[in-house]
Amino acid sequence: MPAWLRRKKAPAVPKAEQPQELWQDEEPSAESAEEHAGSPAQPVFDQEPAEPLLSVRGVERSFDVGAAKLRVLKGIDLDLYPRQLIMLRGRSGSGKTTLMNLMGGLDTPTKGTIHFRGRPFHDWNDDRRTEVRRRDIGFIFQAFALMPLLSAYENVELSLRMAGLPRSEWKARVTSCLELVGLGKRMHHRPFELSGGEQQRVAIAKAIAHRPSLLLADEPTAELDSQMAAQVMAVFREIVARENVTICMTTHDPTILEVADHVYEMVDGVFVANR
Ligand SMILES: Nc1ncnc2c1ncn2[C@@H]1O[C@H](COP(=O)(O)OP(=O)(O)OP(=O)(O)O)[C@@H](O)[C@H]1O
Repeated sequence: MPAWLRRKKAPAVPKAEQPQELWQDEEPSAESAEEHAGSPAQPVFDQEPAEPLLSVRGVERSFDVGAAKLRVLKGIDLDLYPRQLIMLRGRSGSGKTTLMNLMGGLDTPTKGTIHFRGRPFHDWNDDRRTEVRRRDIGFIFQAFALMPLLSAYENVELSLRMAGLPRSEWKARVTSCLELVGLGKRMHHRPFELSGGEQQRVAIAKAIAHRPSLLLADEPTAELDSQMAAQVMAVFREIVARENVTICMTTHDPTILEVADHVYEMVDGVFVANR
């Protein structure tokens, strides 16, 4: 684990400590950093506010499999606060994705409550949850989910279009997001012209473009080699520091756990430890 990648208070990855090769051909620009640091749209919390961003209480989720009931989550409690990087760790089948789907409002629990910024996701219908999701939650998946015929720029722009942001804001926001993930010079490349790590960074830019307060990432480094995974984790720390986002991600990779503010270990649908 390189020293520059270890967990720190914001800014978690100080520029001076980042090795030059972090971005193979470029670094996020100084202007971009200043723009992010000074923007009134990105308030900075000096202390953890009392109210969690997301609160999960006594959550259970079962699925009907033929005549049987499969109990996947068996009583989960979890609070996510603003500006945290949280990891869920556990073996395949332990229930991580099932929990992420519930946190992102893609599914509802069989039992228990989920409040996202005070809104009762467990009670709301899909339309209401979708509306909140569209505005305030971003998703990143293992496979990068980019449109293959669109450039990096157009892929990020598409997410702003879908989020309903005014057209006049698109160019500045797309550019600053791609610079933030170190792809300012590759904006007009299409996915097949980018490496796996670069494609994942486009997916990150796309997921944060509409300024969500929660970013959910399911195994975002699973398809990447260790150097690319480290780049993605550095981008995550940078985003938490600059964009006022909480990131919750699942992983199998023990080498990246030190980057997290908290790690929750899941075994068979319950948390067995956290640090
Ligand atoms: N819709 C569903 N219907 C039936 N079973 C399901 C459904 N969704 C998940 N499961 C089951 O729930 C269990 C947990 O799945 P989940 O995808 O949450 O695990 P995971 O920890 O994310 O695993 P992985 O690391 O492999 O992605 C698995 O046994 C899975 O087959």
